[in-house]
Amino acid sequence: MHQLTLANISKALAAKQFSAHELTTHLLARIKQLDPQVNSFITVTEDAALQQAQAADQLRSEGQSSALLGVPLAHKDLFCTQGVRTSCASKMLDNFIAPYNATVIEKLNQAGCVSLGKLNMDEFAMGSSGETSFYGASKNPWDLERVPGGSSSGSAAAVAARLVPAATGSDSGGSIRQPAAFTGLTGIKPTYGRISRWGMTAYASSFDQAGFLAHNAEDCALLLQATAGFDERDSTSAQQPVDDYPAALTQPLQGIRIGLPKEYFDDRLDARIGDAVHTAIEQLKQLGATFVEVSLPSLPHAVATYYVIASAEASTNLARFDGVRFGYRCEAPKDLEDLYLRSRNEAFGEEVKRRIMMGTYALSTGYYDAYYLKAQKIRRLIKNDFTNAFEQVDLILGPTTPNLPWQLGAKANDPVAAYLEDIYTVPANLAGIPGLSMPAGVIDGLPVGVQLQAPYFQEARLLQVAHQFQQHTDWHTRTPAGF
Ligand SMILES: NC(=O)C[C@H](N)C(=O)O
Repeated sequence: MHQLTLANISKALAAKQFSAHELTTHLLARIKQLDPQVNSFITVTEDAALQQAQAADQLRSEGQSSALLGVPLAHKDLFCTQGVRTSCASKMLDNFIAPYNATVIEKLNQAGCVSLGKLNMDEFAMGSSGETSFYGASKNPWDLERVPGGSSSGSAAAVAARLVPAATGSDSGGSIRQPAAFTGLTGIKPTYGRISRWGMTAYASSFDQAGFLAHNAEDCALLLQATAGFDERDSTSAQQPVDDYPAALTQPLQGIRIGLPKEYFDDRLDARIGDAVHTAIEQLKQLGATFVEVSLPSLPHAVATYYVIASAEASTNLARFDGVRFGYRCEAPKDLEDLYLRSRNEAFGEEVKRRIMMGTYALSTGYYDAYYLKAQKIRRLIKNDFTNAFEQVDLILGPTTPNLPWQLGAKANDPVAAYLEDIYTVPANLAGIPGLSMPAGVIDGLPVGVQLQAPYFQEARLLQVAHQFQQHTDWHTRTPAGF
């Protein structure tokens, strides 16, 4: 049962091959048995999951049959879940029980999904390895000594280890696509504003976007269908009509023009990953796609631009954690200032503090023009690069990451080295366009991801190309040994 995709689980539930309760019981047992190896869950909501499963079975027995009814999922621990701890993998929120559901959670609940619990992540989504979590690093099921990527580290590890068929994630600078690439999954980051951010803990508000990690494009399409759309509680959510994503999957690729940004294929890229990307290009050509070279000339500035703006936004967003209103409060404060200082100092991890300091510096008088304002101008140039490229092509393709998953601890003392790993993923967030990573190879036993990027609100295109690719390849069906 744990090897099935979400779409196949849906069919099996409809055909009464097993019940949602049986499936949930099976996955909860796997979590107990195997999660100690990968550390993907922060909280397992066993009783609530079994109740949701029973309720879904009851509805199916009464004739209801919507696609996600009784399908198990788990959620990145930054989505507010009513009555359940929502920690953001921080000591700051270790004791925080959310009083309401995020819109994403609400919509998935309404669709009948069963939630198995909350997943590990980098603290407040700041990281590319999962190692900044207060609850310890998640491990990559393909090699337990390597990182699964981040910040949706637990989402990636849990789905790759077949503990849950799919999971929610969030992506501000690559947090869905990079861990999907590192663990052999398909991960979609929709257009900024496609899915409501309401109830998703804010890190860098002009970048944050919810999305999914699953085994294939079809499963991502089902989840996106259930969650995309305008939400009056998120003023940045888009009014744009929602496409029929599952219907788009079956469209052939004839006539699709795909751009290869020349800046994505330089000596930063591990040549073996470059080879895997070129093999994928050949396969897509056989399916009818044509390829041309395009240019994203501002790419060399993307990482610096992203980290200045994201840290600036983080420094203001995280000001709300003051020891008074949310979460951790230090023991016996002397006065109000001591309460603020010690609560924040004792409860935030090193990377979170680093970003708060970088962001505060970039926003302060005298430095604002040199850093924040300049970064905003470069952000516009990066957006313009994509606009120009999309005048020539329908999609852009390249590697998701420059390197394979690294050894746990290898970049722990070198934050800039970790930031540079985000080179291919941050541009989509800077521009706000959608991106998807799909598995396209295995090197030395480690998965490789290929990234597709599309113009605003063209998630259907991304899913179509990935689905057609997956009809002719089997990288997405591989399972790491031991799981
Ligand atoms: N949150 C993300 O999308 C991950 C990115 N590496 C960051 O630390 O900001």
